[in-house]
Amino acid sequence: MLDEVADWLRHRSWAADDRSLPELLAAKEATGSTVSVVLPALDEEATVGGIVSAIRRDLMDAVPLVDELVVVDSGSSDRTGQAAAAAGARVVHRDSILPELPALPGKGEVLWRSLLATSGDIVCFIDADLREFDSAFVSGIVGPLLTEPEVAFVKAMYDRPLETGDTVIPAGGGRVTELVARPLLNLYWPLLAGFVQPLGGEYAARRSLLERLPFATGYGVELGLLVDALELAGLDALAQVDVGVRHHRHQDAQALGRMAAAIQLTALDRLARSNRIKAADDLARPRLTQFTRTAAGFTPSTADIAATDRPPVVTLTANDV
Ligand SMILES: O=c1ccn([C@@H]2O[C@H](COP(=O)(O)OP(=O)(O)O[C@H]3O[C@H](CO)[C@@H](O)[C@H](O)[C@H]3O)[C@@H](O)[C@H]2O)c(=O)[nH]1
Ligand SMILES: O=C(O)[C@H](O)COP(=O)(O)O
Repeated sequence: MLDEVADWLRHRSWAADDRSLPELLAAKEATGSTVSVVLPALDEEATVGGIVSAIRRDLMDAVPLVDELVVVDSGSSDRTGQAAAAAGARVVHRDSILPELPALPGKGEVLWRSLLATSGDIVCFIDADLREFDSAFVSGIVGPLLTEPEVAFVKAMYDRPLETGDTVIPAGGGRVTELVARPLLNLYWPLLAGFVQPLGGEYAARRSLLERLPFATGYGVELGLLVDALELAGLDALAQVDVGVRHHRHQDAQALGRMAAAIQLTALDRLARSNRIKAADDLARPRLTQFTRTAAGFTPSTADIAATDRPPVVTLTANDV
């Protein structure tokens, strides 16, 4: 791990309960900030209502932390819109935002459009497929944006069990994160190696930053936003907050393959644009930092990654053997 990353982990990683709700409300009032929460949703009738109800109950009705709660329907064919509205969200269909520009499929498209349908100074994205949802996901990641003026982009971090039927593998979730996104980030954007959940769909940012970033239309959106925010705002403007455990609907391996391909395309696009694709030999000491939950929080461990080639055997000379 780079020294800058170790330093960043000390100064820009927090837990949700590091800031109390009264502290957040006082900071919100002092700064005059407004907060929008956006849930992108494609066929999430089973879960969207529970998430909306929890946010409305805990952060809108009980205290005025959230000013606006919007579900952006990504073209659902189930009753997502009705469930979200019944639970108290404003529901906006993606096609009704900027109607003159036909919508592209994908999650990033609805996040991008959501900026045109909301007005908060702080925008907080929450996936609509979460189960056992706790509103501390929202207050936790909005917190640093209210209390730390230098912070502009905050990701949630959490344990990710892999749950299928009655089988639970405690740290088995986040398969695309561990197999694709984390290696790519470590190799090409080592300053981002401290993010425990770089692909997580729960993050909050200042509108002033989000409106200056491109949004990949599909599942590349999280990786793209992270690397572009690093470039535009610098590492010290990025942060992460531990919000506990995240339970969600898991996709099958083929769907995750398509997601992984989209994420790799977004990464390659950023690398090609900045002329930064490198041969393995030209990478400065390739390393991979991974995280394990311990009593002290998420503990990093770093391994060297070897990618040295031996030459084809036919090229060996008598002197070599
Ligand atoms: O075309 C789409 C696809 C998804 N979604 C919504 O986006 C959220 C996350 O989608 P999901 O399919 O559950 O993603 P995951 O398999 O959980 O993928 C993880 O990794 C993705 C790539 O970084 C992120 O976009 C996700 O937020 C993150 O949870 C859910 O509310 C979906 O309903 C849309 O609104 N439109
Ligand atoms: O974020 C990820 O890595 C993908 O969404 C896959 O998550 P899962 O392995 O928890 O389903």
